[in-house]
Amino acid sequence: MSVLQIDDLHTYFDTESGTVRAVEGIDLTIEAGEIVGLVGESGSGKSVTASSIMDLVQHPGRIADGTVRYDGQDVLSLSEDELAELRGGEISMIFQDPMDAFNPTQTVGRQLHDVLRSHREGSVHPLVRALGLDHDADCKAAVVEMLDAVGIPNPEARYSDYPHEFSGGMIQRAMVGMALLCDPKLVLADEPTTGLDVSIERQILGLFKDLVEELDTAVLWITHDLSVVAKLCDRVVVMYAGKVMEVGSTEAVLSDPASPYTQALLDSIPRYDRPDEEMYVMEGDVPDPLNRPDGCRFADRCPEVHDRCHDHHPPRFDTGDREVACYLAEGDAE
Ligand SMILES: Nc1ncnc2c1ncn2[C@@H]1O[C@H](COP(=O)(O)OP(=O)(O)OP(=O)(O)O)[C@@H](O)[C@H]1O
Ligand code: NI
Repeated sequence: MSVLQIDDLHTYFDTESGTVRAVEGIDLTIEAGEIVGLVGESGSGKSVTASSIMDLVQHPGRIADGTVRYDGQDVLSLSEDELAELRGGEISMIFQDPMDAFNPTQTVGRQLHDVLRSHREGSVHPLVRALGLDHDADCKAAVVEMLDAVGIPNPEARYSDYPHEFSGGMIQRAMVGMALLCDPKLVLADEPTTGLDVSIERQILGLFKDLVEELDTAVLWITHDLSVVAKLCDRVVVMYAGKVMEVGSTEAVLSDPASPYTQALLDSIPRYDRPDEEMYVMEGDVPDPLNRPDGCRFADRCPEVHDRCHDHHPPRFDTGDREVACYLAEGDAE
C-alpha cells in the first residue's frame, strides 16, 4: 500500500470574480521511503495540492472532487480530531517561513519538547523509544539529540534559545528536526529552503536526505528549483496550471524530458558551466486561473504546438519509464 495516494484531485476557490481551478484532476502516489519532488512555476497549484492532502484548504477553497488516501485511510472523510492527530505526528510539514512553525514567545527546545509529548501515543522516533518517554528529562535528551542530528552546534545551550536567536539556516534546521522528531511516515515540505544561501541549502538538503533515508520516511518536496529536485528526489511530478504534465524518475525526466513544458523549465535554468550561452526565457505567462484554455494548458506557450492541442488537454500517456500529458508522447505510449 502506498503511503500517499491522490486520485483525480480537484481543488477550487470560489472567488468574487469566479471559480479559480487551482488543481484540476491530479493523481500522485508516494511509496514508503520515497522522496517525490513537485515542481512547476508560481501559481501552478503546488501549495494548494499540499494543503489539500492535509485537508487544510481554507474558505473560499474547497476540494471539489477526488480522493486522498494516507496509509489506506480516506483523509478527506476524517474528523477534525483524527486529522489533528495525524498532523504533526504521522504526517508533518515543513514550510518556507520557519516563523509559521515556531511560536516566537517560547524557546525552540520547549516547542520541540511539546511536539514530542503531544504525539507520544503515535509512532515515536526510535531514539525516543529507546530513551523512554516517562520523564521530561528524557524528552529533553531526545530533543537535544535531534538538534544535534540536524547539525546545530551546542544543542544543549541552543535548547533554551528563542527562535529569533537562531540564524536563518539554523532555525530552518530546527524546523527539519521538529518535522522528523516523531518519526513521521510522510513529510510535506513546501519550498523550505527557498531564499537560503546556496551552500546552506545544500547542507540542509544533504542532511535531510540522510535522515529520511535512515527513518524510511516518504516525502513530498515542493520546489520551483529543478536543481533541488536533482539533488534530493527519486521521482518528480511536473505541474503546470493545475495539471500534471509529466511524472517519472528524476533521472529519466531531467536527462530526457518528454513534455515540452519540462524541456522549457530545464532550458530556463542558468548554466554556470556555460555562462556565455544565452539563457532561454519562456515566453508568456501561466494562464489566468479564471480563464484557462480548454486544450492543453501549455499550448499558448509551447514551441511544438499542434492544432489539436487547442481542443482537449491531452490524457496522460504511459511510455514505460514515465507518464506524459502531451500528444507528442502518444506514439511512444505502451
Ligand atoms: N485563497 C485563495 N483564493 C483564491 N485563489 C487562490 C487562493 N489560494 C490559492 N489560489 C490560487 O490557486 C492557484 C495555485 O496556487 P498555489 O499557491 O498552489 O501555487 P504554487 O504552485 O504553490 O505557486 P508558488 O510557487 O508561487 O508558491 C493560484 O492561481 C492561486 O492564485
Ligand atoms: Ni506555493
